Amino acid sequence: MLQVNNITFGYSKNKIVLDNFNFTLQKGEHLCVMGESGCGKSTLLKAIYGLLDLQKGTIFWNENQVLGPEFHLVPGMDFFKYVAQDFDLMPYISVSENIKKFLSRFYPEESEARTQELLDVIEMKAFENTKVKNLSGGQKQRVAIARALANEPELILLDEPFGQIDNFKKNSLRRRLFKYLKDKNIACIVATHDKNDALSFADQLIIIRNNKILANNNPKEIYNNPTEKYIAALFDDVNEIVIDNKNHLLYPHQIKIVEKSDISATVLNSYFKGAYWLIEAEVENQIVFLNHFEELENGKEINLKIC
Ligand SMILES: Nc1ncnc2c1ncn2[C@@H]1O[C@H](COP(=O)(O)OP(=O)(O)OP(=O)(O)O)[C@@H](O)[C@H]1O
Repeated sequence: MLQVNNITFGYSKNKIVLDNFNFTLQKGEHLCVMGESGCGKSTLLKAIYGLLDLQKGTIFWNENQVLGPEFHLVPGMDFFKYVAQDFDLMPYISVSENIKKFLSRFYPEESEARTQELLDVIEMKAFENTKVKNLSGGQKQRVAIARALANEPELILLDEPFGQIDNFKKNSLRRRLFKYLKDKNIACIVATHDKNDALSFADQLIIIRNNKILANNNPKEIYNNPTEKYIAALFDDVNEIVIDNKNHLLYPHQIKIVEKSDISATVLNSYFKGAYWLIEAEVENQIVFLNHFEELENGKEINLKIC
């Protein structure tokens, strides 16, 4: 189990980035960390991996304390793997050689089988003999993930793991990778801007704002009951509106157009979203966004219902 006990860290004394963070993660569980750019997601991953000397607090993996560079010649903990945003691969050797570097040379058959297994997880079999310097950013990102898994870690830390990968590949890679980690009971912490990493694959979600943990719960609970606009806005467009003196925090799919209701609105714009249209409308001098199956004419009067 990972125990993060009241840790505080800043790159300088008067600018705290992680303010009194406190949480646990069980073996094999997946945690997503979300929050606006610069809120401290990468810094949290670095602290957990042992790349930073904390100002306060402790981090434990079972009975082992994670200690920072002050205590280690080579920073980083053996039982963790960390895939940073800059990958750190060896450019002049092939994809499979990059993975094999982390496997034992004394068992070449096992090493080859494991490399093939990981090439399959990252869907890079066709590139096994390609030099890393000739890969795209997204392909390098996938090799970095495979390399981190070569020597099975107990916990893998992934910083924006699919940030450079196109949507088509991203979805299938995400499914393969998270299933692989679950099958092998490898715990995982993902820093991400992508709600899909959290909603479909995480057991636990932490939201950071202003250097503090704002929410820590299962993703469904956080999505369904956002306590503030900052949280809801990480998942979708969000409406914060007052109707009949009552405050509402609503996702666009929670507002429907009906024949008759007490809430009348005027259409301002329709945005094509593929499977639906996002309608921008005005209600009592407030702007609302709602999902609808067809485009509407600007200026059209509509009636709304909150679901
Ligand atoms: N090496 C560093 N030295 C000084 N300040 C840093 C350093 N790395 C990050 N920071 C600062 O710490 C804060 C948190 O940065 P961090 O990279 O952890 O944010 P993040 O949430 O991962 O952002 P993003 O989503 O944009 O990747 C930012 O204000 C950043 O400028």
